[in-house]
Amino acid sequence: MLTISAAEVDQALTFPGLVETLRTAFRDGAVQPVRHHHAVERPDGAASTLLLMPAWTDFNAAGSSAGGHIGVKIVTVSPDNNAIGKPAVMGLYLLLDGTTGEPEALIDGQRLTQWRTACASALAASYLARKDASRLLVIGAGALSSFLARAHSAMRPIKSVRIWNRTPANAEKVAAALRAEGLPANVAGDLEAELGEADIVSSATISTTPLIKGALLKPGTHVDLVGGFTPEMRESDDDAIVRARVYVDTRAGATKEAGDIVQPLASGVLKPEAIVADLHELTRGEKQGRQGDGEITLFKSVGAALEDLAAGIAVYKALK
Ligand SMILES: NC(=O)C1=CN([C@@H]2O[C@H](COP(=O)(O)OP(=O)(O)OC[C@H]3O[C@@H](n4cnc5c(N)ncnc54)[C@H](OP(=O)(O)O)[C@@H]3O)[C@@H](O)[C@H]2O)C=CC1
Repeated sequence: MLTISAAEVDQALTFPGLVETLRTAFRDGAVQPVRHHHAVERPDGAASTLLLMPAWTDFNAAGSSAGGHIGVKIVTVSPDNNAIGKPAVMGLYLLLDGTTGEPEALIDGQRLTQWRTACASALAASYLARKDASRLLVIGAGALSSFLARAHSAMRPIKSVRIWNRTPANAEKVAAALRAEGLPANVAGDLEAELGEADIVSSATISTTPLIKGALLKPGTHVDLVGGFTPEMRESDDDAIVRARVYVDTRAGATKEAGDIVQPLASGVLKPEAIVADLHELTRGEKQGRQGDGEITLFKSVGAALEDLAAGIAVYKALK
């Protein structure tokens, strides 16, 4: 069995390559039971969330039981980690042979998650962001932020990456690291002003109160909501939902787990039929993406086990 580190995941993947891998994965599908979602309560701090995310090759759809894989991701999200300088998300990915169950690889799940999450956002943006989108606003300066900047920059002609964060010093660190790679990244000071100028707003925070005020968005903006993963969490307000055509990664996940979707559905601000499409429908050409340059689009992801499976297989094949 291979043990694959974060650095090796970085060697194995490219942003355009993984976007195309995910496009194929969502089009073809996989078996992915609803993920286990457990709260690990403790008396002296915020509860951690333990997620168990299995997926495996759909042999019935593939028509043969050769060549498949089974994968399971174990992830924790511990909000208090930020205060001690650690990322909130930790994880491991185990890839098994699809027929025999033989272990194939144990992969750094944190890094695999960063790659596949950013590339799922970029995949959505390939249908939903304007082709000429050049100004990217990243909200949050955690582990995902630089991956989102790189992934969106791989799919659209980004000329300016603005990074806004609750703690500006952390935004400066991310911007400096991106500049060192040649990306045109700078810290954003005034979030409200930035929202009115961005072509793509990509948000990955642990916020429970909306940071994105929809009234401030300009026509043509694409909003990419990555952070919220419980019904209580929210990164955008109702105005954003009302003004946008709304898309999700998977209908089952987003309508159950994402406060940005669950709360407006509960209040009636968003009707279930107003969720235009998920990534399966977009990649299969069953539903349309952006319809015009003036439209505001909004994509909400909570993550799908088939993304981990597809990314894990891509890493394993590149390195074995
Ligand atoms: N959709 C998906 O598929 C996935 C979603 N996620 C989610 O994305 C989010 C970000 O992940 P990651 O980058 O790894 O996390 P990190 O812990 O590395 O970073 C968290 C970021 O959120 C900011 N933040 C925390 N609390 C607040 C708040 N109350 N208001 C505003 N900003 C806040 C932090 O700011 P500061 O620097 O000031 O502390 C920091 O920028 C998490 O919620 C995670 O669960 C993760 C993986 C996959």
